[in-house]
Amino acid sequence: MSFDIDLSVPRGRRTISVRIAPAAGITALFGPSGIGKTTVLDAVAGLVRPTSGHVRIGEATLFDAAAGIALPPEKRGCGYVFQDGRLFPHKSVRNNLLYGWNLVPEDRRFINLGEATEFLGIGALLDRSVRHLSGGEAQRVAIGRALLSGPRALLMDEPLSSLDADRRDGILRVIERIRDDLALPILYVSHDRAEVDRLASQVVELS
Ligand SMILES: Nc1ncnc2c1ncn2[C@@H]1O[C@H](COP(=O)(O)OP(=O)(O)OP(=O)(O)O)[C@@H](O)[C@H]1O
Repeated sequence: MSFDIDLSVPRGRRTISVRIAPAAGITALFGPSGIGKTTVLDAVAGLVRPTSGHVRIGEATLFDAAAGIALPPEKRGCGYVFQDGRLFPHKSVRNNLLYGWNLVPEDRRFINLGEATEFLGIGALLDRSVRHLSGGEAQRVAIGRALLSGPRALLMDEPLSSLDADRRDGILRVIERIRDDLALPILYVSHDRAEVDRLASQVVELS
């Protein structure tokens, strides 16, 4: 499964356009601040509406302007991982992880709570409040919450940018395992060339 994207989104006075051809593994969206990388992720997730084009993941059409298709965000199956985690602050780690799991139909789930916590090394954190997690722990929980929602694909918006060098490497290894062991397509936003070169099989440069 992979992304097949061709879209244009108006933003202020500009129009952000991108074409992403299907490719296995991780596709990186690369470019300077303000160029429109997050806007593209938001359009794939269904949070902003393109004026033209299409968004497909494998056989599934999430958006097709010509055919009048625009699935709502909750039907798109996109696990979104933000720069700053954006965990639910009033819920425990366990309840953050189970949020999407409880909402998604059973046949879409491919990993359970025990498998996800082992995969991410966060089993000891389950009963903690997310308010007291380190940046690296919070990002692992955010990735776990996304995986447990049974996504078709992950959208990752600079998931390493708020972490120090040691923590970055740990999360990079997690992302590599999602790519290699779970074979989930990932659209990965970064403005760090070394990160992109390490992770991505396709780099799409926005300009
Ligand atoms: N809600 C909005 N309405 C109008 N313009 C917006 C909105 N959100 C962002 N923009 C503008 O759209 C452009 C693209 O923003 P976007 O956040 O997608 O860029 P980015 O490449 O992800 O930047 P960064 O690397 O700094 O996160 C910017 O010029 C921004 O100011």
